[in-house]
Amino acid sequence: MSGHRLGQSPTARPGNLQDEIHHHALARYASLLLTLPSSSGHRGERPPMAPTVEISHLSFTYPGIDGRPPPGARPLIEDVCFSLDAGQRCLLLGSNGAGKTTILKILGGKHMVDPSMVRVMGRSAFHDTALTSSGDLCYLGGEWRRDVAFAGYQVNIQMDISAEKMIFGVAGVDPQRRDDLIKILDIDLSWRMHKASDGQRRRVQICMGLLKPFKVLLLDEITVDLDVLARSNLLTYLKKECEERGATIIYATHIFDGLDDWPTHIVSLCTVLSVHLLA
Ligand SMILES: Nc1ncnc2c1ncn2[C@@H]1O[C@H](COP(=O)(O)OP(=O)(O)OP(=O)(O)O)[C@@H](O)[C@H]1O
Repeated sequence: MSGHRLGQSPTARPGNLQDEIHHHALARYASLLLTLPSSSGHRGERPPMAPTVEISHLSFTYPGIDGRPPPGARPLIEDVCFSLDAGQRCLLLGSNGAGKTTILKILGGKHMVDPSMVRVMGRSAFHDTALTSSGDLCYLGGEWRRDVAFAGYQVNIQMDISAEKMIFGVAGVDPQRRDDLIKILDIDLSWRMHKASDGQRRRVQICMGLLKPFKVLLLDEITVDLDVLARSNLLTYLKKECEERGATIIYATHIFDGLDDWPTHIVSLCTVLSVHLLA
């Protein structure tokens, strides 16, 4: 990861309970992760020269009703810079409203910014939709209660349809990868989606999102409904994807259990403090 300056969240104030929790989490990782070997990444090899994710002096303000930033509005994200290479796994931390989802959505091509500020595999995800439609860039999160977004398609995940139909309905998938994911996520293919629990539905969503071997994965707090075992299996699987295939993952979360040896990098949006690991 290269140098980074992170914008101060408008919601981050001294004494704020969320920030205190966040600082505890950072302290925990700072002491723990700095002891990790510096070669962590793509099978211990040096990562390729070009970063897979590059954020360079990113500033962003949500537009008002006229489509322009309200006059005088302070940017939600201000002059953020960081980059990640193949094989790296980054935790994106910050209190509620700090801008984690916004950054992931910008990276995922859902909000337009100047292409020079955000590059994924050297391309602008907003302008180059082939990045997401090919499955190379995958965003998982957000509106899962309504839809599963997969390779450009939106599928309603609360219809009266079986998990099997949903998962096997995705064409061009490696059957071994599909079987592995079904096993890791402990999915019962006979589940009917309109009757499934939140956690069961979430497993199907994650499975569908991971069917194609992504190169960059953006996870927006998607493990929140999973039980401890499913979450642990998933995190192990994702770590392997980075180590064996050189995938890059950015994972925004408030849940730190089981993450002790997972990330190679941490980005904190809560305060100007940031932790730079294993670069
Ligand atoms: N479409 C939008 N238009 C205007 N403001 C928005 C929009 N989406 C989010 N915001 C605002 O941007 C700020 C950051 O939101 P964001 O969802 O990125 O935070 P977050 O760090 O992911 O929070 P959380 O931890 O609660 O998920 C919030 O104040 C939110 O109200």
